[in-house]
Amino acid sequence: MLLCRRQQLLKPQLLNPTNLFLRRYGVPPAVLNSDPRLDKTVQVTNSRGVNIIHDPLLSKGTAFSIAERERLSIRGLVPPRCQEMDKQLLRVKRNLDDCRTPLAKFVFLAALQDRNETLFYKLIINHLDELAGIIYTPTVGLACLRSHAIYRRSRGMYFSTQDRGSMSAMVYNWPHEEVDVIVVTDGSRVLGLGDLGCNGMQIPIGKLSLYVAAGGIRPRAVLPVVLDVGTNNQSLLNDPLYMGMGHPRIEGEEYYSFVDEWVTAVKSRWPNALIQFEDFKYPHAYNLLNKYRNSMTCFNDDIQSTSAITLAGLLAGLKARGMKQEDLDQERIICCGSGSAGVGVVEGIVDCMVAQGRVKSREEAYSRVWMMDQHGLLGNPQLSAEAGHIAPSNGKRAALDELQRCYVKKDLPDGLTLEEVVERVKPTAILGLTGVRGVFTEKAIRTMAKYTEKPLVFPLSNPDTHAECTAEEAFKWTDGRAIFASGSPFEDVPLPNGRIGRTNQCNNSYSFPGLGLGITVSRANRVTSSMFMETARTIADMASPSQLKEGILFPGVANLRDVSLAVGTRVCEVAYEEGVATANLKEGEVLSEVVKNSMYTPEYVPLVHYTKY
Ligand SMILES: O=C([O-])CC(=O)C(=O)O
Ligand SMILES: [Mg+2]
Repeated sequence: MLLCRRQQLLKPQLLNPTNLFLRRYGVPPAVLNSDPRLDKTVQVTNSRGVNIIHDPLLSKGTAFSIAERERLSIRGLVPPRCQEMDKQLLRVKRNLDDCRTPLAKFVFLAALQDRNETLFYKLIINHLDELAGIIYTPTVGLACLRSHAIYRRSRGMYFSTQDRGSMSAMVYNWPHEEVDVIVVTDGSRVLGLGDLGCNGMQIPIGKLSLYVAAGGIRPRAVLPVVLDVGTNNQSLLNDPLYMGMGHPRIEGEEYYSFVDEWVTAVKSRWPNALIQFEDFKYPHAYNLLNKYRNSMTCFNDDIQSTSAITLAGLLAGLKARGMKQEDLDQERIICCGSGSAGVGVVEGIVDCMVAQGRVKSREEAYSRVWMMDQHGLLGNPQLSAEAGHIAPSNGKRAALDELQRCYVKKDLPDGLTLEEVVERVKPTAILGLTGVRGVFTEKAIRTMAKYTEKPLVFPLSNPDTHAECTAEEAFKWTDGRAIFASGSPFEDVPLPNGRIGRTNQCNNSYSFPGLGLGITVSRANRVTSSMFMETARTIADMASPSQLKEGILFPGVANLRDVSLAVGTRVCEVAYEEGVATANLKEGEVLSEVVKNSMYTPEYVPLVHYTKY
């Protein structure tokens, strides 16, 4: 009890109105009335002097007022003139614009985040459209590839194979008492770039920056984590600058017990934190999700929230073609890629078809989806043999698991090429989750466009260099008729007829920040499948009829905060409807207002130095 009191006292955080202990020490009522979730009214810290200037969560750079400089003992430690944030923004934006490459911009922004998070988030939010592509895909992919070369300063936490047995103690090295969202990766499938070992850390950092900028989670309440279980990437292992463990990945029981030790450790310190599993390779991604989803607040971004945004794209795509969301069962969908994202996406589509009630069974929904991997269609090996082919399942392909087997087509030969499948199936939509540029071939897309007036062409792999085709190709091969959505951003394409081929970014950045917001505000103790379906429906309803007519499916990255607020509110509602919310709503509170008011906005608030003497 005593320890607990001391921790509360020393915490540099807002004062909680229910904290009677602090009340006893005479903190002014204005402070006590502030919402403990928000750093809006005043921020209390036990730091002083340079410790404040060097703490990115407290620092205001040149914006400390004279009174603050006096009371925090920083007079003389910063240039004399007190500058408002708008001047600082001008300076950092100019410096940013002077950076010549996207990677240089990435490094500049990371350094700003390490100096002054408030200013960093203000800049990001003011220029979301331009900067999401730097701190997130595609540039974050490049940053992962080069992470060991561009390394400046550590952010987040690393748990490696040499930490086994110590993790439950290590979690206390993290300096913040409250953690709302943890994004964790083992770097085994970083975007479409494969195994990048502990270089994958840039992904949780980038995802959490969007959690804050778009989802309004507090910067001090996010924790990026890498589980360094080794890497099978030989060039990293050979590189003397690589900073991770220098051994191959541990596998099997050893791997799962490692993850289990970490999960137990973080849950022991932060029992309510949402854990987002990110960029884990198949089948680990599924196995971990299935192991933990029913006992704690967690989800897998690549499986579940990529699925939600892809479903949103399909539902909006129906409306863009004059149909209704309920017509999903009318689609014929080819999915290239049967890894964590591929299987997650098609499962979400099947869930939705079943929920809409227009198919009689789950099996009937499976029949609307044709699944491919690098060896071709998941089909019937017997028919391949009859046609004189050797089926991939006969040696080339690893055994399919239970989920993948649901998609096997009994009436088509195993291993058909994409062109062959397109010719036979006449798909209305093609989804790419392979991580391989060029998988959507000219012939396949041209054939598709022969049979479908407005084909949905979704090369969803990241970063852009790994998208299955480019926007230009998609529009060229479909005579400008494609409805195009990609995982990473592509520029709109001017068409020969003078029209503009609209591109959409169909990325889980539309879904996870809002999901996290809704889960955090409701303090949901589980993440349910309806939350993802409702996320999809909410986003699919956001584009206006005139946008849809032009082929615009989503509101645009500049509006990510509005999207997150809408998704967060809906997810919150679902949490209460399904009885998984644990936060108490006060009588008469309007959920959308509660969610909106709980969103962090980057503003400087007066800093107060306070310790018990
Ligand atoms: O990070 C992104 O852009 C989307 C994503 O989760 C992935 O591709 O793994
Ligand atoms: Mg991912």
